[in-house]
Amino acid sequence: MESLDVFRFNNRENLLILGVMGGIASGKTTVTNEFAKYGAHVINADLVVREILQEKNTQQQIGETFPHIFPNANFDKKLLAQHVFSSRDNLKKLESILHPLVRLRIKNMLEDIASKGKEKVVVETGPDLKLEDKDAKLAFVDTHMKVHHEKTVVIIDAPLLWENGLHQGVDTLIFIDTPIELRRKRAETNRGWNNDELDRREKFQSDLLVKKQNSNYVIENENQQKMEQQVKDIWLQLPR
Ligand SMILES: CC(C)(COP(=O)(O)OP(=O)(O)OC[C@H]1O[C@@H](n2cnc3c(N)ncnc32)[C@H](O)[C@@H]1O)[C@@H](O)C(=O)NCCC(=O)NCCS
Ligand SMILES: Nc1ncnc2c1ncn2[C@@H]1O[C@H](COP(=O)(O)OP(=O)(O)OP(=O)(O)O)[C@@H](O)[C@H]1O
Repeated sequence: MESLDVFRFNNRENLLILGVMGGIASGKTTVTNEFAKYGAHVINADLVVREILQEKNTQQQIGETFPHIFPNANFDKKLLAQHVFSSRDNLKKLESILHPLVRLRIKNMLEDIASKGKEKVVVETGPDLKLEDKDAKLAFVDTHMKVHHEKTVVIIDAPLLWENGLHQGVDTLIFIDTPIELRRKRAETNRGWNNDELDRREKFQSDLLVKKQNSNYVIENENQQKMEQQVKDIWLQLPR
């Protein structure tokens, strides 16, 4: 399946699709979850990969592709990560197994959301609504119907959105800008990655500056409160 086929499905016009880009541990998932509080549907490619990797068929295929890594056919994600992030050839082999499956799942998820029709999402414009509480949100929305989107908003959080050409099929691109030192620190503290793991993996990703320059919006994510404000501003500006 070609990249753009992911976006060829019935009722595509029902959706406004946002794509998130940014370096490793820049906060793509954190920002995406912030959009979800306003009603966006989330598609997280890392989660899709995690699900696919749990399937016996996939593990078997990976085992057969890398017999030297899994001589006893015991699938081990950590071991796999070590081998693919130290050899471009190995990474390409793994991607050729996983990416077609990931594309198909993303397409199915989008199609499924689009099939439910246009979902009018109403956004509050007041300053202090606690959006975590769904009932409070709905009650607020009922009385403050100020801004709404005519389409269902979907946000795709895929670290390789650009590399896989998926950026061409989304409607709006958002880049998460976070200084490298902070990203390294967050990856070390919150994921237990050692200090060169982020750089080791990021070598296999495209230039961040190119991604940033090709985005419609840039969110700076050094500070939670400022990030939340930027998400809100963007949400209110999205095409309706
Ligand atoms: C190698 C694997 C098993 C490592 O698993 P692990 O749980 O340690 O990492 P996780 O999947 O949560 O990814 C964490 C981050 O690593 C980076 N990363 C993952 N895969 C890749 C890749 N192919 N190229 C560059 N960076 C990658 C991304 O920034 C990602 O957000 C896994 O990442 C994988 O199967 N990758 C290949 C599939 C893929 O390309 N996934 C990216 C999204 S489609
Ligand atoms: N504004 C913030 N303030 C404090 N911590 C944050 C903030 N944004 C993200 N983080 C933390 O930084 C880490 C990386 O964030 P997140 O997982 O959202 O990044 P990502 O870009 O999705 O990562 P990946 O590239 O691996 O997919 C997480 O542990 C998250 O909790």
